[in-house]
Amino acid sequence: MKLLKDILYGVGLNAVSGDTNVLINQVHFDSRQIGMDDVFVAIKGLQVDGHKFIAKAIDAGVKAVVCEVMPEMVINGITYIQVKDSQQALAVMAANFYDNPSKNLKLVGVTGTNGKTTISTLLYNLFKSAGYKVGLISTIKIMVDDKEFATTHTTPDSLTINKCLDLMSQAGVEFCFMEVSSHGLHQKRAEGLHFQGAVFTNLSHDHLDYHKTFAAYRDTKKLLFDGLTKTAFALTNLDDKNGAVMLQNTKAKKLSYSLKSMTDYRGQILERQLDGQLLKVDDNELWTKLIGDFNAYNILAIYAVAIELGLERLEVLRLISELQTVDGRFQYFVSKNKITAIVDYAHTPDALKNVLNTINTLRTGNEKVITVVGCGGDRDKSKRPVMGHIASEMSQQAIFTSDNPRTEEPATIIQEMEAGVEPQNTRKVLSIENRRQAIRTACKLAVANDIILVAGKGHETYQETNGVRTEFDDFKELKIALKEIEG
Ligand SMILES: CC(=O)N[C@H]1[C@@H](OP(=O)(O)OP(=O)(O)OC[C@H]2O[C@@H](n3ccc(=O)[nH]c3=O)[C@H](O)[C@@H]2O)O[C@H](CO)[C@@H](O)[C@@H]1O[C@H](C)C(=O)N[C@@H](C)C(=O)N[C@H](CCC(=O)O)C(=O)O
Ligand SMILES: Nc1ncnc2c1ncn2[C@@H]1O[C@H](COP(=O)(O)OP(=O)(O)OP(=O)(O)O)[C@@H](O)[C@H]1O
Ligand SMILES: N[C@H](CCC[C@H](N)C(=O)O)C(=O)O
Ligand SMILES: [Mg+2]
Repeated sequence: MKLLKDILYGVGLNAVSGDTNVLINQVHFDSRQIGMDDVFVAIKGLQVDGHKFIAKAIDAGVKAVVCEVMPEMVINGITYIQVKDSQQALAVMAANFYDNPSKNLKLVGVTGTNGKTTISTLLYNLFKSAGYKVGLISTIKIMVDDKEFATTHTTPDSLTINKCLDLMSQAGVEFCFMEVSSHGLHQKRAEGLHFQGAVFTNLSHDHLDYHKTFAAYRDTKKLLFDGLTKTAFALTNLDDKNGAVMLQNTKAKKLSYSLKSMTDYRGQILERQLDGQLLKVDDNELWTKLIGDFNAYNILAIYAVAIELGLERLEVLRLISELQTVDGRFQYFVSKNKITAIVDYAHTPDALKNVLNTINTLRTGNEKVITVVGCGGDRDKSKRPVMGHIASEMSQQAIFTSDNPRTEEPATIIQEMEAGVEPQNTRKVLSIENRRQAIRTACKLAVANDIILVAGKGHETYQETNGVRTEFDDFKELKIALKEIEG
């Protein structure tokens, strides 16, 4: 239990009706989870207005309500707090409620269109193997040192973030690596957190359904850097054309990494193979199992963060060379029939292009690249023709299929992907709605030395249709289908 006035510390209050000197059990923003003596924060959402549920929350026993619009009738004994921005208020209240846990550990946020999970997860693994207690908040999972928790978002709501940071703090965690998505920043899920550092990976086409313009998307990412204090570090990828923009208004120590120009952290690719690549980082050579130019960037970012957080250079290089790939990120195996099967979470045009580029640079002869790919439903529609174009242009065979249709018609999504295929590439495209059938067809079409890329779902273990998630795992499907062919 905590006093409401302490929970509200630092929240800009427009108006107060009632007593703030009351004990509160828990902070909530969802009337379906509310209990006795809680405070309910009403948020205007995209689907519904949380203010509609104030009466329901009061019926359920809340002591206080935080809202942007005061109800016409106030009830005696209930405290009403009017704020300008409920999402922001929620984030500050969440941090206060859990005693600002982000101050008890070194928190590093990673933002950008692609690479957040890879960098955060690898940093978690690296610091674990260096012997530290570490936390992770990522698309795949939340880790409180060795304890794993399931997650629903890349960047969870501010209450969940602070609750997890509190658990980490209690467990003696020293470092936490966290993905900070553009939705998370826009919805102020990470507001009020004390970041020791922030990393920008890259910016390319995604989520324009939500942010509307590319400039708005970029400026949202930049908020992470704008909010840093001068004791933090701000690390950016200078080879991305928006990299320098991120550092424009930050008070933090400005740092950059690049494969192309002289920067604080500079790398070079010396050798590329299917099972790894040789990099030059500073003046040292470094072998990594992670392949692709995009992973060379990820490795440089990891190296820079580890050094900025106080680890010793040579030790960092040694630990990086031992890092394994992240689930669903260029995860591959070679079948008995010598077919290489790759699963990758590429679900943006840029990621798909990068992965196919990497595969194409590794081709040694006439082997076919067969790409199985779909686009998510209820997500940015404008990326569909672009991804259709890339898959058909950069592979010898493309199979368009479903990837979490959600509430949309799978056939319509596929048609939108087909619209991006150039006339000369149409003969290379097959459309098979059922993802299992699509993967099986790819396996049947493959012969020795061919490469199958199944893109878009990576680590996901489900296919979501109309709110129902059915078990589905690209990697397992490939294993089964290729085994069947082996006979
Ligand atoms: C588009 C988006 O981000 N939506 C998020 C948003 O939902 P919303 O605005 O639709 O909320 P709403 O349903 O209108 O409800 C408004 C308010 O009323 C409350 N409510 C609602 C119903 C009720 O009975 N009682 C009640 O109190 C809700 O709890 C909420 O506070 O606020 C919700 C609560 O925090 C989020 O769960 C929800 O994430 C949805 C599920 C989602 O799919 N988000 C994705 C797009 C997302 O955030 N993705 C990024 C990663 C993107 C990337 O790859 O870069 C992420 O960080 O995960
Ligand atoms: N630094 C990078 N630059 C470009 N593409 C990358 C980079 N790192 C990974 N990728 C590609 O993007 C895909 C997604 O990578 P990852 O999961 O690390 O990104 P993310 O930013 O966490 O994505 P999400 O927005 O879904 O959380 C990978 O499977 C790979 O194809
Ligand atoms: N974080 C991304 C993941 C997309 C993964 C893809 N498999 C899909 O379902 O569209 C999103 O929620 O937009
Ligand atoms: Mg992620």
